[in-house]
Amino acid sequence: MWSSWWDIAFSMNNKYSAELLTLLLITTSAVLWIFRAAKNPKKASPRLPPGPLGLPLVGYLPFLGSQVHREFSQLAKIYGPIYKFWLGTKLCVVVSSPSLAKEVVRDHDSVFANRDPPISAQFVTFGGNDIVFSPLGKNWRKLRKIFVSQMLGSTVLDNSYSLRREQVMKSIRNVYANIGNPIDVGELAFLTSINSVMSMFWGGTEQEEKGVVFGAEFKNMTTELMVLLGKSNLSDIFPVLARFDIQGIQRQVKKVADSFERVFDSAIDQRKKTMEAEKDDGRPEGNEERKDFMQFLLRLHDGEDRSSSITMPQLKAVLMDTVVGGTDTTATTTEWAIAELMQHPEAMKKVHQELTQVVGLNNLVEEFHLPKLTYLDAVIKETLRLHPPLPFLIPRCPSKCSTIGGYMVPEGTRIFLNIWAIHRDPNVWENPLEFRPERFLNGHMEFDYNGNNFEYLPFGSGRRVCAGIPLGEKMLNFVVASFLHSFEWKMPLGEKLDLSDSFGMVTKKMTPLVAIPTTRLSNLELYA
Ligand code: HEM
Repeated sequence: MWSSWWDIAFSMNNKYSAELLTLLLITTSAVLWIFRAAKNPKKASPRLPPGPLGLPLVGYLPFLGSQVHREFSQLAKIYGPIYKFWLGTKLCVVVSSPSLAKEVVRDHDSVFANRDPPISAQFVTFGGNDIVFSPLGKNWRKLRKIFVSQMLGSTVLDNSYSLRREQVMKSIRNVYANIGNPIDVGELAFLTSINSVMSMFWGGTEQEEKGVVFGAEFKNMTTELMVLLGKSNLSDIFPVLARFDIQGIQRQVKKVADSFERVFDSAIDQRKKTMEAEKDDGRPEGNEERKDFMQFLLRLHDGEDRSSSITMPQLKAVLMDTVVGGTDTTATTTEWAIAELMQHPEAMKKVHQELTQVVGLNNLVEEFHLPKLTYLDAVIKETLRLHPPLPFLIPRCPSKCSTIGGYMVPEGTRIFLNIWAIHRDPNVWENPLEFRPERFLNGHMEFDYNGNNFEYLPFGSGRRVCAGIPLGEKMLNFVVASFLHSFEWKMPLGEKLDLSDSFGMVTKKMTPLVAIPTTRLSNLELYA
C-alpha cells in the first residue's frame, strides 16, 4: 500500500520522479488555490464589464448618436447583456437582460435604489427635496410614503374622479367642436392629462378654472424641461466644468423651474386663502370630501407631527414630480396606443367591439367600466412594451461597489436598465416587433405594472418603481378608452401613418399623430 504521494514519487524510476513531483506540486497548488477562491470569493476580484473603447478624455461621448436606445441595444449584441463605457470621467453600465435586471433591482435593490441626478436637476427638485432624484434616505422615504399611500391613496383617487372626468369631457367637447378636422392627438392627450392633474391640484375650487388655464402654459414648460434634462451636459461629464455651465443648460433649467415655482406659489396662496375663508365661515378647515392634492399637502406643511410634516420646498418638489413625472409619460403612451391601433385595424375593431359591448354607444366611458375593458388593457400593456416612455427607466447609481453578472460595478456608476431592449428581445418575446395585444390576455403569463416580472418593466421595479402607478394607470386607460369610444380616428387623405420614434428623456413619436375624428356615439347630446 502506498502511504503517501511522496512514496509514489520515490518508488518510481528516478528519471521520471522529479518531473512527476513538479507536476504534483503544481496540481496541488492549483487545487488549493481553486478551493480557497471558492471558499473566499471576495479575494477573487471581478473585472469591470467589457465595452467599447472611447477616445481619451471624452470617452464614448462622440460616438453617441441621436437614437441612443437603438445604439445601446446594438452594443449589447456585441458586448453582451452587461457592458460599460465612459462618458468623460463618468463610468456608465448598461444592463439589457431580465436576469441581470433582477440582480440590480431585486437582489441588490438597496444598493442600486439611488439615483445619479444630472447637475441641473437641483433646480427642479427645489434643492434636492423631491422623490424622483433624492437618494435613498429619510427624506425620500417620508415623501414617497406620503405620495403613494396618502396623496395617491384609493380614497383620494376615488374622490377626485369627478375632476378627471370633467377634464376628459372637456376634451371630448373640444374634439367634437372640430369634428372632421385634423387634430394633434398627442397635444390633445397632453392637455387632457395636465388639466386633470391641475384640476386635482386645485380640487374643484373657484381657482380650478385658473389651474386649467395654466395647463397650456405647463405643457410648453414641461416639454422644454424634458428636452433640457435629456441633453448631454458637459457639466455632468466633467464636474469640474459645472460652474462654467458651458452649454447654458443649468441656466435654462433654472429659468423653467422658476416659471413653475411662480405658478405653484400663486396656487398655494390662493388655496391658503380659500382654506382660511372656509374656516372663517365656520366650515371645517378644508372641505373633507374634496381631499385634493393642494389641500392635503398644505395640511401636512402646517402639521405639527414632525414625522409627517413637510417643508415648503418639499411641497413644491412633490407638485413638480406630479406634473413632470405624470403628464408627458401618460400623454405619450396615449398617442402611441392610438397610433398603433390605427396601424392595426383588426385590433382597433376588437377595442371598438369591447367598448360597444361594455359601455354602449349611448354612454360615455366611466372609470368603473375600466376593469371590464380587458382587451383595451392588453392594448395599453402592449403599447408600453413596444414604446416604454422611459426606455432606460431613470438611471440608478450604486451606493457601494457591487458585482452584477460576475462583473464589478463600482460605487457611483451610472446604471442604464435598457428595458427597451428587454421588451424587444426575441429570446424573451415571440415575434417581439409585432404589435400583438393578445400576448397579454388571459392564458398568457401574468403581467402587471409593479415590476415583479423582469421581462416587462415599463414602470421600473424595486423600491424606486414608479410612485404614480395608480394614477398613471387610471388616467391612461380612461383617456384612451374615452377617445376611442367617442370617436373614430382616420389619417388625413393621402397621409401615411409614421411609427418611428425619437429618443429623449421621454421617448416619443418622431412625427406627431395628426388624425381626423368622426363621431361614434349614437346619442349626440353626449358630446355637448
Ligand atoms: C404612463 C405613465 C407612467 C410611466 C410609464 C412611468 C414610468 C416611470 C418609471 C420607469 C420610473 C422609474 C422607475 C425606476 O427607476 O425603477 C418612474 C418613477 C416615478 N414616477 Fe412614473 N410613470 C408614469 C406615470 C407617473 C405618474 C402619473 C406619476 C405621478 C402622479 C409618476 C410619478 C413618478 C415618481 C414620483 C417617480 C419616482 C419614484 C422614486 O424615485 O421613488 N409617474 N415612473
